[in-house]
Amino acid sequence: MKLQFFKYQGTGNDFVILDNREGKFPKDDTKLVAQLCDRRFGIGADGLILLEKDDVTDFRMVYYNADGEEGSMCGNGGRCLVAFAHYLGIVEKETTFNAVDGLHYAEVEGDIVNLKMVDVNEVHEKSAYSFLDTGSPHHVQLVNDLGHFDVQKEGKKLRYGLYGQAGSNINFVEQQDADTFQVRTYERGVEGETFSCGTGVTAVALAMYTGGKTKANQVHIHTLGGDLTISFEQHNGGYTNIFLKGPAIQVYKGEIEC
Ligand SMILES: N[C@@H](CCC[C@H](N)C(=O)O)C(=O)O
Repeated sequence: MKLQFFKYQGTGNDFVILDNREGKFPKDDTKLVAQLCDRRFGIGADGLILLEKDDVTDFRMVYYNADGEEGSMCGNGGRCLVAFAHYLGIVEKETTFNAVDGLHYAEVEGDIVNLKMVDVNEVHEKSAYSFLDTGSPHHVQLVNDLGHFDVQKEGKKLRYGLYGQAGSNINFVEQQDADTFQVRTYERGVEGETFSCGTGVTAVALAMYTGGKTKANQVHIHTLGGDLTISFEQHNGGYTNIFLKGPAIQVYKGEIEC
């Protein structure tokens, strides 16, 4: 079988994207998805995304982690899929699409995609960390000297040790100034550090606001792969109108025999 694919990246979180509006992709083939995402034996990516037809909205997003299993929401992947839908001419400046966690509105301006995330009703605060779900589960923990921190070792330990087989994504954070944070993320399903995680940096912004580390409702995050901005409104302990904004870029397109 020959597959036409597109490669996108959003702040270095990279994805194989396929136009599956005809429904021909073998969606249950976990091995195939993992092989396409493999950096040595395939195209190489943190995840694979299908763009599919949807009855109600402009399109449907189906997201797989690099291990080949269907994942929960991917914020950077969602932004990249909006850029792809724009490239295909399915959407112009605004869109609403369906994803595993519900409907998402987004705006496109050049290479920048501003994606509305699901509302967040609770942030669980523990003494050493916070836990919240921004479409995907996220552990958020402040550390010193993030540049030299062993994200792979400590992330893996927490992902399995604290959250069991279901696991969580693990974000390590260092504050830079009143409204700016640096973040490095260990991603469940990739089982390693990625250059950026959209639902992760969203979780960090909300956790830092909840914990009083910032008073800003527009938070800037530096990741290994670039910068993202999160804006939100707080109402009675919950968060609404949460937007994740940053670049979403087509890297190349190609064809693969599989
Ligand atoms: N990279 C993603 C998060 C993807 C979901 C995750 N790995 C999971 O299934 O837990 C993002 O940008 O949000």
